Amino acid sequence: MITAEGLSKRYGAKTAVNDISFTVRPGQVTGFLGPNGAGKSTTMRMIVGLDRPSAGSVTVNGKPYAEHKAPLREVGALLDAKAVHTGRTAQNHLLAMAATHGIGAKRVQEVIELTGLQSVARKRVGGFSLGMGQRLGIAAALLGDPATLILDEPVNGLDPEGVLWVRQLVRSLAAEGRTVFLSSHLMSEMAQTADHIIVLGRGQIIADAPVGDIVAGASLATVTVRSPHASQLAELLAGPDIAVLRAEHGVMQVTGLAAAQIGDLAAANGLVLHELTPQTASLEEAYMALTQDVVEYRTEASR
Ligand SMILES: Nc1ncnc2c1ncn2[C@@H]1O[C@H](COP(=O)(O)OP(=O)(O)OP(=O)(O)O)[C@@H](O)[C@H]1O
Repeated sequence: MITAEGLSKRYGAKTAVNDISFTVRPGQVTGFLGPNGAGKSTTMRMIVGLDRPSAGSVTVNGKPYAEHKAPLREVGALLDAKAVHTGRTAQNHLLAMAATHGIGAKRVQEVIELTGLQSVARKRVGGFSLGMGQRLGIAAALLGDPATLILDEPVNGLDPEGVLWVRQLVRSLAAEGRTVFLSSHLMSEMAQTADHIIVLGRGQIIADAPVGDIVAGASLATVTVRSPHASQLAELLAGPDIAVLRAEHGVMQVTGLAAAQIGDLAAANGLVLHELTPQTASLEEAYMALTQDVVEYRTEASR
């Protein structure tokens, strides 16, 4: 369990994280989303004591990270996959980390196998691809068999097989009752991986809810209606707060009424419907709607 209360981080005049409070619960995967520069990495760094909060606090299982006697056994973190001594082999890197916590060589072998690094374990990390580096970072995070995992962009640089592997791994870790906190830019991936999502924008929390609620909440609530009596139906549907957009012949996009209400009205007036489809937003669309006002760096084309 990760608990942040009134957590803030300022760098000079820049407020990277602005008074956020949230809880990451065990037994589920919590996704951490937000545009570039939103403050995700800064928040994760504060959780593991790499950055000191300017205000507020964050604890892991009730204590600040630094106060845990054997932090690797409590929290496994993948924060910067490139932050590895490049002259060492993968195996020696893991052995060195393990030694700091009295973790044996057997566990090192286990995490090498778990992350599919067997064939490269004796190679120098400097020559690793981005994907192999990510696997090594995940192996390091798992070393202490921790109850809490914090992974910053773990699928970055992985091929489709690697992405699927991370998804299955984090889901199984959560199913074992662990707390899994995962940041990603890939909304479609998050939709398939996370149970709960926290969205950050300009250092503040703009959503903190189950995936389904986020999608439902940001849904356009539009219903596609196809009818040979479109004109008559459009007149019947008209009202305050109801928008009827006529598309191609006989097709309308209706906002402000549920599909059932439209169906009932059509039936009561003897009007035939050929289609009645509620349109729900994808997580990608929900995310874009949520963050459209808080994007820090926007390309000219998307302005
Ligand atoms: N050491 C630092 N000194 C000054 N500003 C910083 C520092 N670290 C982060 N920032 C700023 O704080 C803000 C939040 O950065 P952070 O890296 O936490 O965002 P992020 O959500 O992880 O972004 P990304 O998805 O691009 O990694 C940014 O505006 C960034 O420029």
